[in-house]
Amino acid sequence: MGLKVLEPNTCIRGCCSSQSIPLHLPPSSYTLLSPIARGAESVVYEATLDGRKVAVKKPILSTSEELDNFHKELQLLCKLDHPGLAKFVAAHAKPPNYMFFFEFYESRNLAEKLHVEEWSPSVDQVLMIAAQLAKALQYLHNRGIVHRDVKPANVLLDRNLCPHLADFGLAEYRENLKEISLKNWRSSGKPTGGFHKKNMVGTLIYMAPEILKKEIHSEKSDVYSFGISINELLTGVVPYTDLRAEAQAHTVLEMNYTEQQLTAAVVSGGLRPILASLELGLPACILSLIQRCWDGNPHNRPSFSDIALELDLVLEHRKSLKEEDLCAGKSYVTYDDKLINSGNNMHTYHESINWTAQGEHSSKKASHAAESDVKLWLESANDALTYYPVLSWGSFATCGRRETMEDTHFLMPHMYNQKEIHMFGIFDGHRGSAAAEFSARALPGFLQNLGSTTRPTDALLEAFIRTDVTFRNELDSLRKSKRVVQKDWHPGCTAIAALIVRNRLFVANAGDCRAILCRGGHPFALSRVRQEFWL
Ligand SMILES: Nc1ncnc2c1ncn2[C@@H]1O[C@H](COP(=O)(O)OP(=O)(O)OP(=O)(O)O)[C@@H](O)[C@H]1O
Ligand SMILES: [Mn+2]
Repeated sequence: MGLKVLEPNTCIRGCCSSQSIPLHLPPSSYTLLSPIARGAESVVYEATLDGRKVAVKKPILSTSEELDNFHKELQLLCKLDHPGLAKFVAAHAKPPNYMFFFEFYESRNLAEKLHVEEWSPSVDQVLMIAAQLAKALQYLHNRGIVHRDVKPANVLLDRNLCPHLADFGLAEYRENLKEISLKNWRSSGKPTGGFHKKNMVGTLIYMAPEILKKEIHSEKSDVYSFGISINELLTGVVPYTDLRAEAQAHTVLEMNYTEQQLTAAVVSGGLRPILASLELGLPACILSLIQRCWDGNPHNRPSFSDIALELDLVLEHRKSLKEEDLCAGKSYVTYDDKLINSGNNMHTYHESINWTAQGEHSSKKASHAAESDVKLWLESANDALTYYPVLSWGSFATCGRRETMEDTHFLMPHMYNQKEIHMFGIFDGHRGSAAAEFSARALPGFLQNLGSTTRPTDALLEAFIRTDVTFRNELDSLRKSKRVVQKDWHPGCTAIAALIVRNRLFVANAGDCRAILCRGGHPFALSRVRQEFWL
């Protein structure tokens, strides 16, 4: 903005300096107008600087520690320059006035925008804000800086509603965090100083469990707060309330929970705000992203470079959809599938589960008989017929108009080394290929286990049921441990299996997979459809 830098451009102590940002200003260059916010530690004014509208943050400095903090914040601000951060334009770092000058952001902070103005951003606006903030935080983290106060009230919106992260009052270099956390939590066991003043009321709801447990902050604590904030942006609901009350009423003290109860529930009970709903037309991967961000274990949270990458992919995809003028609602699902399958460059979007191996493992685990006894079926087979089939087999699969193949099959001629026993199966996957992949291995495994005790018909029935039950159990435990994203919570499949024991053919099916026998050019249906038995 063409401000003159007066030499020497340092603070009074000489510890802060900058090439381009003036650190002391002639009194005639600025005028403080009305206060816009009074925080615990500072007053923010609307002001003019060389005729231009700015925001001035004037910290309340009553102790030498607070003065030290001013210099610390100033040193930090001099080093930062990113479009996603509130732009620091000047400072006055000499007594009696200590002030930070920032570009003025006219569309309020995000908390006021949401809860006072009751702004409902579109999905694209949320994605844009999330992506921009993630990049700003990625920038900070890359420089070893942890913000420690990420929340909607510290996100300022410009006239285009682009976000700018503000308030570096609590920011720290990663390497100092241990010492600072210890200092803060020492003595009474309560945080002291600015940290206490600033955090124990309004910000508690954005604090990661490790901070509430008085463990050490890390950059992953910012990821947690980011997840909570983005969910708030999507739902329009202040965390842990279902009210859209006035902005000032948003403290934990005014909620049903006391501070202690809330802390305990977040830390031990895994309590989180109510997740935004898919009905908003959101891409499902955003919900999974939020959940990963607020995971109780900091190690499971993604980094901001992962987050920025994922959000950019989502935005890019939505842009291309718009260009293609496709129905957006329909396409989200396709997008998520793509995201899951595009393993390259993408950091684990969700743990990739090898359902085929899982199916094999589950059926083996259930096996008690060391050796297959399916040959018992041959002993009980009726040999009165002298017909012996000559077998040939093959397979062809196509996924039709789908982007990914969800069907599987198996061919097991001479099953388990029995010359006269053969088995074939087809599984038509629904809502993903998980159930089909699992069943293609589990079903023949279970069938083999049943060979010694059960007739082929009963064994088939029982193997279908065991496959179904085992898959459901596996899926349940994965859901509980959040290892599958919500979108993948309901996979299923229909199935058909043909078992040939010497000269007899047994066919079993679940759902609408069909087997047709062709005799003399005529089709004979070997399966019936009972819809209620579909997986
Ligand atoms: N550059 C700016 N443009 C417009 N408004 C601003 C600007 N900077 C701050 N504000 C307003 O002042 C409020 C407080 O600013 P900031 O968070 O930097 O100060 P603080 O004293 O640390 O506040 P708190 O203690 O409440 O977190 C912001 O929420 C915003 O409403
Ligand atoms: Mn603030």
